[in-house]
Amino acid sequence: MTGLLDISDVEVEYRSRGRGRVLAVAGVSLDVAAGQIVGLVGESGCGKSSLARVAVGLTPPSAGVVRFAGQPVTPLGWRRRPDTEIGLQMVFQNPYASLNPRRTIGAQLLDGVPATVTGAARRDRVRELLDRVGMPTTAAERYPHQFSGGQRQRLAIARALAPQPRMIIADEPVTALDASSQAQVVNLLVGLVRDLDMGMLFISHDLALVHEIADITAVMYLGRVVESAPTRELWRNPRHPYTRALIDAVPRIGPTPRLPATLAGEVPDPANAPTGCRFRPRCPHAFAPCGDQPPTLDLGGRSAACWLNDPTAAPATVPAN
Ligand SMILES: Nc1ncnc2c1ncn2[C@@H]1O[C@H](COP(=O)(O)OP(=O)(O)OP(=O)(O)O)[C@@H](O)[C@H]1O
Repeated sequence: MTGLLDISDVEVEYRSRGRGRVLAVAGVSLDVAAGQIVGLVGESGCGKSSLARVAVGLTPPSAGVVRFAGQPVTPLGWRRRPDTEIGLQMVFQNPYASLNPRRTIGAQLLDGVPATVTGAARRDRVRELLDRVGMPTTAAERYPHQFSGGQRQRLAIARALAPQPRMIIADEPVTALDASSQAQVVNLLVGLVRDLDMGMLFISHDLALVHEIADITAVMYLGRVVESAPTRELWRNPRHPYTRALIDAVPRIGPTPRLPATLAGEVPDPANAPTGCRFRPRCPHAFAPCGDQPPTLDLGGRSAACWLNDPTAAPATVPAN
């Protein structure tokens, strides 16, 4: 697979009056290849949106580098290029983040069509885009407020596809939708990404949904990726207690139904992050080394930042994950 997005040691720091220095993303590395869907999951406040904004070039990282197709992604660099030349597009939770309420859908889709497409072919491209997202051609004459939430998200996806991107970053694209629209929009997005052989970074707090669609799952906790693995592996054999807690929080139906277990406590404020392992205060297995140093463990092909996976550190009394 060809590498597309390469996020390397990225930090995002905010300075806020009440909270001081907030390290929302504390050194994250993540790759997405063409034809690959990477799911990024974690509870609210883990830093997913901050990372997405840096990845797409909306804000600069405080440290680290993001490369897209080998080129550094910088907000300035992006600004110098027309939107239609940018191969990395974003789909937001709120479709109004990419759709202007005052302009017709057709005009907005036309804006995204590359300048190399000229004359009548531009209008044809708009019709094609609407067709791709399952909307009628007549939608071009209408305004965003004339559509339902699910339809608006389809139109936002059409706008993202207009420049023929090689990759989509979707940040909680279905969280604001009702259950039936959620399934339709996810199926649409995944179908398009697969058909067009794009890469996608799909950000969600919903591990069950990510399990359905992602090739690779990366789990984020308090500014760090704590586990990353091929999705089936991660689901079958989680190696970090936070991943396990997220999986246990998913209700199971079928032959062995199970009630969801709630993960106690909340994500701490990144302005006051715990020392050592950031999950320690909520972890049922925390032991001596967890307070000293952040674990960074590569398990060969997958990674899980937990001292329990280090045979030289883990106490014999603690069950391995
Ligand atoms: N502009 C900002 N100034 C100060 N702190 C911020 C700012 N934006 C985000 N944060 C803080 O950074 C942390 C991560 O926020 P972020 O929105 O990236 O997380 P998230 O995982 O996407 O959560 P959610 O799904 O709720 O958006 C939070 O503690 C948040 O309060």
